[in-house]
Amino acid sequence: MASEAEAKLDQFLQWLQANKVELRGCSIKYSDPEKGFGIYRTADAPEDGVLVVVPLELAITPMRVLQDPVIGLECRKLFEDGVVDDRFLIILFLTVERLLKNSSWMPYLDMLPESFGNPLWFTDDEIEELKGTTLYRASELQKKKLKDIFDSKVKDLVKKLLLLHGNTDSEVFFQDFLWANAVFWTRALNIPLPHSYVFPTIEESETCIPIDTLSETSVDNACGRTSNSINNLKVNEVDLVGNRFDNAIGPEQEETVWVEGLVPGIDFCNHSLRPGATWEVDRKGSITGIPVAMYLLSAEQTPVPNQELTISYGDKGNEELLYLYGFVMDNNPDDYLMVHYPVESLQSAPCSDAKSQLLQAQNAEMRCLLPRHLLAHGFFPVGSSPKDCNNNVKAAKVCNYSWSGCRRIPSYLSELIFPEDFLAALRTISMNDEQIYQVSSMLEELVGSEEKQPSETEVRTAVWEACGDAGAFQLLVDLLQMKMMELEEGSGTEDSDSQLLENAHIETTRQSTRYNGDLNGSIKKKYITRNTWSAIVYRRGQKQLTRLFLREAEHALELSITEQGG
Ligand SMILES: C[S@@+](CC[C@H](N)C(=O)[O-])C[C@H]1O[C@@H](n2cnc3c(N)ncnc32)[C@H](O)[C@@H]1O
Repeated sequence: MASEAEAKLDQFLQWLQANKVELRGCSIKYSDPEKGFGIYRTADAPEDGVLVVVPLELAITPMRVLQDPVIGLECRKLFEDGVVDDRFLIILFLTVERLLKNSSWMPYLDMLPESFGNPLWFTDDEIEELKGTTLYRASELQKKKLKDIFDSKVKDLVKKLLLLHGNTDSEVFFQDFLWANAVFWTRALNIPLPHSYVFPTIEESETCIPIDTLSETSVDNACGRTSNSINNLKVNEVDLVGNRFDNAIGPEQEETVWVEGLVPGIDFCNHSLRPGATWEVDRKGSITGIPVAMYLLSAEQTPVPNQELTISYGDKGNEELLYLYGFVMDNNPDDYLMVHYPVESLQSAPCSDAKSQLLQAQNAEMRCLLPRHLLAHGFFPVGSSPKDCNNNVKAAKVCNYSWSGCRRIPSYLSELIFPEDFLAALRTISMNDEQIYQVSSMLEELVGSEEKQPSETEVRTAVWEACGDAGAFQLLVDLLQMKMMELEEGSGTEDSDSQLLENAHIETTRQSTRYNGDLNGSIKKKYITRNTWSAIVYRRGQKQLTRLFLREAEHALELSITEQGG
């Protein structure tokens, strides 16, 4: 690590200490050019396994921004007028603090990456590597959306907030906003906080969080000065981001409010599939000695000194990892494929109104996620599945076939791995006029003159009895073939991707792709950027999953045609 980076790390460690963060038996170190910094165990790790403790008053949360002594009041107005939401508050705060020359957060901000590996940061050449994938279009749209928000709103807001700091000469660029946006999405945790901490009563607010006298390098702590105003904070009292950095906490007496925020120190933990640590919140200080603190807890049975301490960011496929965090895992067991039937095609199809009603009555899904682990249960089992959720899907399916009993239960049911909610949609979409008529007759017969509506299961069963599975499987095969065509049109075959990865050498610096040939001109290694490598790993995974799920769908189609008699 260069001496400038070492000096920044040193400053940061001092800043953490000044802000009462305790590194107990671990340290923050540079890992490698891919991962950046990480947290490593030292030889003196304590026996209770508590390795990092961060008082949550240091966290950058929406409450913290609203309490900021300089920009808090203005931010509260924006928040109450609906101009910004809670995530936006944090992103604005980061943008502003980074542009200030004398921010008390600088030792922390200086440690954060300057560029990121998510597609919003790809060069034009690197973006082309994603052609044909879901991420290609999603990234394009996202970048455009962020640029529009920046031009129409953020630029002026940041200038206004900088003015409150007395800063009149800083230019604000789109890149500053993009940076803050990436910092938020790569580092924010969903923090479970006690209700009274987020919504303090006036009396509580004066005592709940002590206002520490921090040293020069520490951040301002404004809690208490403006505390009654955060009763207006409209944070969602639910898990805001689903299972990002998921961690269970034990049942507590006081209600929990989940708030997204950055926790300096803990946010240097990298992700792995076999994490050696988890994070939790100690409300009362009974575990760490520090009330309302987040701590990192070792999960290793036999800890090894100098080992990196990793956590799990959740069971995420490469699509999500690349989009949110800017990295991928080769052979990611949590990879998935997204398949959807385009709504526009339904709208232009015959009997679209009747079909739309039937779709609604069945709660059918027009899209589905096909996780890799489903393949372990199919006609051509691949890999193994630690998640035995497929049995539940099958149990639900069997019940569906018990209404009128005109159609035989298919023999392939136990190997069918596609989600029933999606198949219900495809069956409905594939029906012809006559089959729709049959369905409505069956349902009329069922409900008779009663006023009651047929249940979801009854409608699904009627649809299945009218048309069977073949039409749905044919649609599924078509969708998967189309997906494969788009992927291959964008970047060639799965085999060519494997070849590229085999011959690839990752540039550690940002340089354009180049070849390293021997004297005869034959290529030994192709130098590619890390972003290009990530894009190829991701798209190859998508091609592989498409191929494997297509094989399953084609086989199901064949069997259904045989059993339905054509
Ligand atoms: C919460 S931060 C972790 C600290 C980060 N390494 C740093 O230097 O600031 C998350 C970021 O770390 C990197 N990262 C985490 N786990 C990784 C992994 N397994 N492989 C590659 N990069 C990883 C990614 O850039 C991700 O966006």
